[in-house]
Amino acid sequence: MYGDSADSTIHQLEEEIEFLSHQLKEKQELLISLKQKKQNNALECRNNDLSTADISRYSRQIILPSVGLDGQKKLKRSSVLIVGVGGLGCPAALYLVSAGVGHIGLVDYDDVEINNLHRQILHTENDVGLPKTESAFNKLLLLNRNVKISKHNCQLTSENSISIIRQYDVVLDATDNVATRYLLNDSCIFARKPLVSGSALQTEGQLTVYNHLSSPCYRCLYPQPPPANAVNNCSSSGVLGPICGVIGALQALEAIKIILNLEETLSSRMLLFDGYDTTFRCIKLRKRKLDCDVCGINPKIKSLIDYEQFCGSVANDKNASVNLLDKTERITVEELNQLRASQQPHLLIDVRTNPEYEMCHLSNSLNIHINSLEKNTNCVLETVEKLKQFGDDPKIICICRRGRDSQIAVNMLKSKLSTKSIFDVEGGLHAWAAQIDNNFPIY
Ligand SMILES: Nc1ncnc2c1ncn2[C@@H]1O[C@H](COP(=O)(O)OP(=O)(O)OP(=O)(O)O)[C@@H](O)[C@H]1O
Ligand SMILES: [Zn+2]
Repeated sequence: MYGDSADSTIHQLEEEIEFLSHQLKEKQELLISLKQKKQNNALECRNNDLSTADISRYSRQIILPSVGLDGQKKLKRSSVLIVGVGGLGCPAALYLVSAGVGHIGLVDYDDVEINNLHRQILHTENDVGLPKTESAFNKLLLLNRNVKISKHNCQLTSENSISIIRQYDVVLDATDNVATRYLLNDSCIFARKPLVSGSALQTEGQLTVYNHLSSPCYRCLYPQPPPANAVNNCSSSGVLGPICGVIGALQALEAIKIILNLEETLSSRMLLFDGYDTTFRCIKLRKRKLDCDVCGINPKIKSLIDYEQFCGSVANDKNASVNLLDKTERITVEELNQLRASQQPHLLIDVRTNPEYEMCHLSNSLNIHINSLEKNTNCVLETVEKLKQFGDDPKIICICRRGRDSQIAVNMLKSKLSTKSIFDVEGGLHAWAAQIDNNFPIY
């Protein structure tokens, strides 16, 4: 008996000590960052007055009553971290740098690709292959060399986010995945920073400000992540460039208003932009949840977690390779090439969307989008039956852009059809373009 209660006291004490050491570590980090900030402020204070050149340059915004000379000084003293230098981050950075925000941080792990250029307006054809932070840094410096620009050419993760975020006053979420949204939400709560969160997809966009005044946090609104297969992004669903321009510019506006201490920010409100019929709507958000897991009174989450695991999806779409199938259920692009050259009957199903299929596809493939595959299993079955007159057991091969949805398609078909000759193509059409046909478009 005594042993049991001693064990539980020991366990409780160990837990408390772990919690307190964690708090101690956080407080030590906060202390260091405050000391650094104080030192920087002392340096900046001496350098804080606006120069004649500053006054000329920013005169059109200084004469606004809501900015004024004091407001412009505040902007000069402030810092904004832009996470994601893509469709939203590029326009946001342009406006913040041109407005004279003293220090801008850019975080991105990715390199510029040609398919980014229709919306990521800081990057040009010459930058393809360059890190996005590098490409953006070069352009922003041309625009305003009085602004300090810091490059963080890395993925924001649970390991580095607090230490990066602490160096800035306001954070912009200009990323494109759910795992990073939760990571940024929790990091900004722990580091006590306002978070201007934007998103743009197809012809629509959204914008709000979390963790500012009494706004709810992202988790208050979405305590649980959506199912991984219900999440879309620009690369799977597309986006019109100006939609990103509108939302990115508004993110910059919200950041400026937060710095200037203006009251009417989007804190506790969400702006919905429909670019299809060109309408803006603003909805009032629910209040902060007192039992929220991270910003509530008794939070369950007291330090950053593994967000990819929590969301069941990756935060880095360049490492999107997933293995849902056994090696024996997959074929390589070389094997597909040989199969196509042989006389062996087979059915090649392209499970991408129709606009993607129209953009580029392999000849003699059948386009059935992954979402409608289940209700089209009869059509697949009938085609296979017809092929049987040309040889036994025709193979069914599923292909997609990069080899993820094709694996899901194989699992789906296997659960519906009796044949086991169903395979997917490893690496999908990207691998085909890289290894078999260099003229096949990569997008
Ligand atoms: N955790 C993260 N850390 C750093 N950068 C991130 C993180 N998550 C997303 N990003 C960056 O955010 C940016 C979002 O840009 P955007 O939505 O325009 O899409 P993209 O990834 O560039 O393009 P596409 O989705 O079409 O391939 C990307 O540059 C991406 O690399
Ligand atoms: Zn919350």
